[in-house]
Amino acid sequence: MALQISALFSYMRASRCTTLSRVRADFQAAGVRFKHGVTPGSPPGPARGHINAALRAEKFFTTPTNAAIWRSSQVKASSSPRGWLGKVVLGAALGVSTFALVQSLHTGTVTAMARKLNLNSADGDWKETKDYLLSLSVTDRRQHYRTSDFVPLHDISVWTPTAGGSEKTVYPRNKKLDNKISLYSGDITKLEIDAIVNAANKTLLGGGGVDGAIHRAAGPMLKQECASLHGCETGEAKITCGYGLPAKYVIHTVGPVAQGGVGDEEKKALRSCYKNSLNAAAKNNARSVAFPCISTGVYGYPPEQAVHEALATVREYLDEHHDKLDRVIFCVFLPTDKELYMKTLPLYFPAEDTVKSKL
Ligand SMILES: NC(=O)c1ccc[n+]([C@H]2O[C@H](COP(=O)([O-])OP(=O)(O)OC[C@H]3O[C@@H](n4cnc5c(N)ncnc54)[C@H](O)[C@@H]3O)[C@@H](O)[C@H]2O)c1
Repeated sequence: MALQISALFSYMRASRCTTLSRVRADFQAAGVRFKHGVTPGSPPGPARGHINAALRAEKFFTTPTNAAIWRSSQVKASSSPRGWLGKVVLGAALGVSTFALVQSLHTGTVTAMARKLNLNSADGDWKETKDYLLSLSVTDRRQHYRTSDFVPLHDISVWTPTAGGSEKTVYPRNKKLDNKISLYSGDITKLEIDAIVNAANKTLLGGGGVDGAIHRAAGPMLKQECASLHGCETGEAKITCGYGLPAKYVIHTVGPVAQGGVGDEEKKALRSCYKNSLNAAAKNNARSVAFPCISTGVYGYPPEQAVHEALATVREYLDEHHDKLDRVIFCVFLPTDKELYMKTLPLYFPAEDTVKSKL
């Protein structure tokens, strides 16, 4: 606002207008209508008013007479030694004024969008909502969560293996992976992290179990975006916005159905779920990702077999891409799964080499 007035005063100097009312008359003759702030005596109005004023002011400077005045002021200014400095000052004023305009334009848009956003309703444009939500910082996004009891990443403890495990480890220790693994017991829809993985079905249109919980917590716009993805094959992964969830993204993957037993095909498909989900996270710069126990519910994959496919795939991915992820969280919902992961994690993410006895 102040900068726009400084630009106006430079116009007045250039055109030797002595009063603001003359400037206003000139601007109005060129079709510029100042709704707020610039006309004498009127109080500064909302950002929108300044935006209209500034956008119309831009039109003003394109009319021939005013452009001629503007050019002549530039010529006079640049001919004298002091003129060069005046030009720089004027350019800076206009430059910063443009910045102020863009800033107020952005603030106006964001404020308007925040006011109209309703994540409890299927009405509204999911694409516009997604772009808006993904543009926000974590703090700004909190006003749109559909839950109040969320778990920030810094409250999710890092899993540190205790040295001295008796069993032979499946992988050697890799200290680059220290502080990258968490075991969290609870509801994945509460995690305030970059991405949560959904154990979905091929329609991607929701269902029960963790899939149902995620859709309920995200709100109806999640289903609208999912519908635009036209399904997902077993082992594949597709990413959407988290909408009303504390998680920024949801990565939907479809696990293998293993009611009839687990063969190489089911093992391969389950590993693909974890690997493709991690790839989708890395591609979208989602640096903290949580997995439920994919396929071990309705799809019937035995948890004591699934845990090995899950941990092996995540270990191998992190060995190769440890720079792409800060945290991988295994989110267990059943006490039996918590015990299983506590027992199995040290095999894939071993502690410091156990100190051999000196005796
Ligand atoms: N479980 C059900 O009653 C039910 C019914 C219809 C569809 N589904 C879903 O089941 C199919 C996929 O089977 P699945 O075995 O991969 O998934 P799942 O049946 O959801 O089970 C996967 C794992 O997620 C766990 N889980 C459930 N809720 C949560 C939660 N809020 N936070 C963290 N973990 C949780 C669950 O204990 C299990 O270990 C899909 O059709 C999907 O829609 C589930």
